[in-house]
Amino acid sequence: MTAVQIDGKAFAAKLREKIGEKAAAFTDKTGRKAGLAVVLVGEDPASQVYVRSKGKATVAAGMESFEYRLPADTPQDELVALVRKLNADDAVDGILVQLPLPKNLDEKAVIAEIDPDKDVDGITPTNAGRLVLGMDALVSCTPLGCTMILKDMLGDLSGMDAVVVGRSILFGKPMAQLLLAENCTVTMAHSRTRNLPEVLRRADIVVAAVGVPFLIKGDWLKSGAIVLDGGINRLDPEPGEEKGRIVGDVAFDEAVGHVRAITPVPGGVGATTIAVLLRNTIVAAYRNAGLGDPEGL
Ligand SMILES: Nc1nc(=O)c2c([nH]1)NC[C@@H]1CN(c3ccc(C(=O)N[C@@H](CCC(=O)O)C(=O)O)cc3)C=[N+]21
Repeated sequence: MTAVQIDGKAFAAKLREKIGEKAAAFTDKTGRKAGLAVVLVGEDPASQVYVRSKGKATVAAGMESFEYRLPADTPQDELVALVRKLNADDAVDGILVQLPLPKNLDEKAVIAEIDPDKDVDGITPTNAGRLVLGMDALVSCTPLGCTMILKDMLGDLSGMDAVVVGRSILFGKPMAQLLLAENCTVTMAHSRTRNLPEVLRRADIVVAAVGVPFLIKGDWLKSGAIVLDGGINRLDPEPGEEKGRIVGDVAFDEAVGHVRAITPVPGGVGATTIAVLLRNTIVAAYRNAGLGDPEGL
């Protein structure tokens, strides 16, 4: 059996169409465009991949994009002052501070400054709490995109065995909560997990984001598993390449032969992240303007 390759780009294109309609309706109702502010400090490689395409997609959806690129040695108080300015700015509906921040900055303290109702990454303590408690939360984009893909493909996820590999605040933790809310039996695996192959072999759903290229081998996955690969790893350049290839956490070529479905990298879950970010921005904009939730997103 050869797996279905889940097309993240096509999924994102469908979502972006709906978002474009909601963004236009928002402008009609309020007389302004929904706005997304992105803050990038320093030069993390995964973040560079992200920023490249994000500004363009925001404008294409009929929203406004505000970009702040700060040097790696930006002092804490300067970054906090910027976040507070964006919190107070009525043209800004969503704020995204790219992670990880350079080591000299206190990441948790910066995150805690973001207005939870503009926190389109769902990383503030308030949104993390809302998610766990089953309240209306803004939720991290890649896990939300993964959940949308799974529900689109499978409908009901009740009772399925899901293994999440990685426990980051942007991916693993919210991913596990979302799967739990969909009634999966969730196992969280991470760098200290003993015998990862054995843990993975029982999984109907595998979701990975650990940042280790090809960590998960094909024969660790049961045939029939659905595999969502959130890894974004840049390999060293091969001779003749200028930049190394971007690859995931799963040994795709091995896995594709016997799982039921798998997302490629690139073109898989990463390709949905930006569309979900725009979705979160529009949701935040509607809620904060007192318009309620936009329907159908
Ligand atoms: N606060 C915060 N939130 C994030 O969501 C966040 C972050 N920080 N820091 C960096 C990582 C990385 N990330 C990506 C999102 C989309 C693509 C993406 O568009 N990928 C496409 C294109 C890849 C390419 O251009 O080769 C794909 O996978 O097909 C990549 C990477 C979000 N991140």
